[in-house]
Amino acid sequence: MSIDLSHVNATLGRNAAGLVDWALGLGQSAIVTTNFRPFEAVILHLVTQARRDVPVIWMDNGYNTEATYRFADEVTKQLGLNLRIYLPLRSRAHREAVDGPTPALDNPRHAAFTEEVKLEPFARALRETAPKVWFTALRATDTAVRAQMEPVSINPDGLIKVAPLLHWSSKDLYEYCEKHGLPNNFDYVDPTKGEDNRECGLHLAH
Ligand SMILES: Nc1ncnc2c1ncn2[C@@H]1O[C@H](COP(=O)(O)OS(=O)(=O)O)[C@@H](OP(=O)(O)O)[C@H]1O
Repeated sequence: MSIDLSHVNATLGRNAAGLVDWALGLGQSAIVTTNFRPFEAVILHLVTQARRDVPVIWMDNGYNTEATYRFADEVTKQLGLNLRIYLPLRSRAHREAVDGPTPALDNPRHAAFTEEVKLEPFARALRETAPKVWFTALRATDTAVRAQMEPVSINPDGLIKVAPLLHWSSKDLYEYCEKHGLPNNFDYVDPTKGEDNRECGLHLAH
């Protein structure tokens, strides 16, 4: 399959619904990942409005806030998501009993922790779902790396990464939620990130 990336990005890069339709129209297996951070209902709504049964991949690291778990259940029910939950191979209780509490960023255990709760479950999800198209809600304002991204890119393995919301502002996302009656969640923490605006590997590795 040959894709003219510059043409797609130039013509559809700022048309989120058009980009989703284009990507699904490729007729390839697709997934959408979510961590149920703020405004995630937008990407989930956009993709599932276009195709209801797209697998939604969530690596539940076991450290989410109660609000995030409730939000995940609420959005899943409201949108009828085909949710696939990937858990780390050890429970949080097991890990904490043996290794101690969540390691800070400067702790030598931090890399192994991130691998265990996020990267290995995602690698497993990729093996099991074997997608050709990967939708995310990455935004240019997230990090310096993402500010340089294009909405559609192809990684070295041929996986087509589609970020329809790359150029959306928080106001755009808020208005979309209001328009479509979507819930939101601002009580979100990621135990692999000590601070905002940090990459922790998932998108750099894939
Ligand atoms: N736990 C979990 N489960 C499923 N999917 C996840 C997870 N963590 C990250 N992601 C996906 O990666 C997108 C960016 O999140 P992060 O900034 O945390 O990732 S990373 O820094 O690249 O590792 C993130 O962005 P959104 O698409 O906005 O949800 C997801 O697509």
